[in-house]
Amino acid sequence: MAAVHRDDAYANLVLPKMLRERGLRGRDAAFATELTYGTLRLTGTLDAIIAAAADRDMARIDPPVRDALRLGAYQLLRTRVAPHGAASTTVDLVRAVAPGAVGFANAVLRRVGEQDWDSWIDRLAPADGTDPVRRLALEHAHPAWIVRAIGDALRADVDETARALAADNEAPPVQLTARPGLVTAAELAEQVGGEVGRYSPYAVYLPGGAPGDIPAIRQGRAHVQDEGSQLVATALANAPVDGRDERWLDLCAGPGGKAGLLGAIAAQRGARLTAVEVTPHRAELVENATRNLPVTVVTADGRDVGAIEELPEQGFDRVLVDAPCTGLGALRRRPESRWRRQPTDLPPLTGLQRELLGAAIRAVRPGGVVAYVTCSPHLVETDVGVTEACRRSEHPVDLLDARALLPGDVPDLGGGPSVQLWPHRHGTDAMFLAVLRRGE
Ligand SMILES: C[S@@+](CC[C@H](N)C(=O)[O-])C[C@H]1O[C@@H](n2cnc3c(N)ncnc32)[C@H](O)[C@@H]1O
Repeated sequence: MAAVHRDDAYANLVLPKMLRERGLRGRDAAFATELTYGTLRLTGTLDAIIAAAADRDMARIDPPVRDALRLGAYQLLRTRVAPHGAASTTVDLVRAVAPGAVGFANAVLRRVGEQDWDSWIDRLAPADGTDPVRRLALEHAHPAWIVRAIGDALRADVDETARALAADNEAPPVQLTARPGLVTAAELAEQVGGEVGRYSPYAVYLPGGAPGDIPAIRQGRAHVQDEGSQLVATALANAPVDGRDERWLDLCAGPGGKAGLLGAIAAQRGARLTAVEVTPHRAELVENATRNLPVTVVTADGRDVGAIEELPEQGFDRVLVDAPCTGLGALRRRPESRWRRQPTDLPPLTGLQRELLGAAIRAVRPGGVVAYVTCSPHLVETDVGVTEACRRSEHPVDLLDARALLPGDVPDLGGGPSVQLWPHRHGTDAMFLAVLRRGE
């Protein structure tokens, strides 16, 4: 917790390492993970409750005590841990980090535990119907600007927005991609004791355990990947192109999940993928993820189409732009990120997204296709961005109906032509997909 709040670390990176170092496994590791991720996800609302119980602004509570109180409040209000156990472990923690604050922590926890979660929400949130955004923000522990963004993408349907926010607070399932040509989903499911996915022909749902221990993953026949990512990459491979179909491009490839799947499909079709990534260490990850596949990794800025030899204008038949984005579609995977992201992150990202999409349109030949993907449902990163980039493009482009390009029978895709997937509707991350065809 301290690493996340003090050092800006990512919980999903530091926690597994800490668990290994301390030898925590099985149920103990699962409990520590649930406690850490749960507390980080709900931080905003836990803070509001603690501040009310302490009758003191959170900023006036020492950071180590604040973290301990958050863990204690989470256990009291959101787990089945016995209240006296939750309170005494929290107080022990406070005693270790700030002995002078033990009495204060004891009193705050007593007050927190006097009401359950729902009663705290009722006490602190605006009355039903008066300010739905603020109420949803508190009830489902999201910053108000993110509640608004998700609500806008769901056409202001308050009930569905509530379901979407609630889904961000669920632990995400682990999903695998069985690499086409190397192992089938049915074979992989049997090997790992998992289930074949609902929509993607390559998806396997893992029941539990450490994916790193799976032989098929160690041997490069499968990789961990959300089913939504599989669907959008497959849609690009499914889109009809006129004529030649040999040169594929992934313009933002790191760490290489979609490049791995596209590379395996390209191998079956006699095509070759160029995978571009601007950050050298992420380009190395792409190299590792695409070993033995017909993939050339290029460390370069994707906007340099036409300026470097590896990225000729009109050089490609299929192009993927999986643009850097706010990641608001994967909040369930990164517990702290909703509190770290700011609305001011949007302008630089949306500028880059439009430039990369413009570069992709220059890179594709007439009659070829571009898939624009973000892991965010924020409208300025999705439909608005696509409309603007098309308007600015010097080359004619048509939007294809992306719904028809998805494999499987994916329900609830709205009116098209773009696709917005959702955790609460599809069990996937909230990936966005638009598919464009370049005219002459
Ligand atoms: C959303 S991630 C791509 C995820 C990847 N397609 C996958 O499935 O594993 C976006 C990537 O674009 C890279 N990136 C950012 N700016 C870029 C640029 N100007 N040119 C190329 N890559 C860029 C980031 O470093 C990041 O690795």
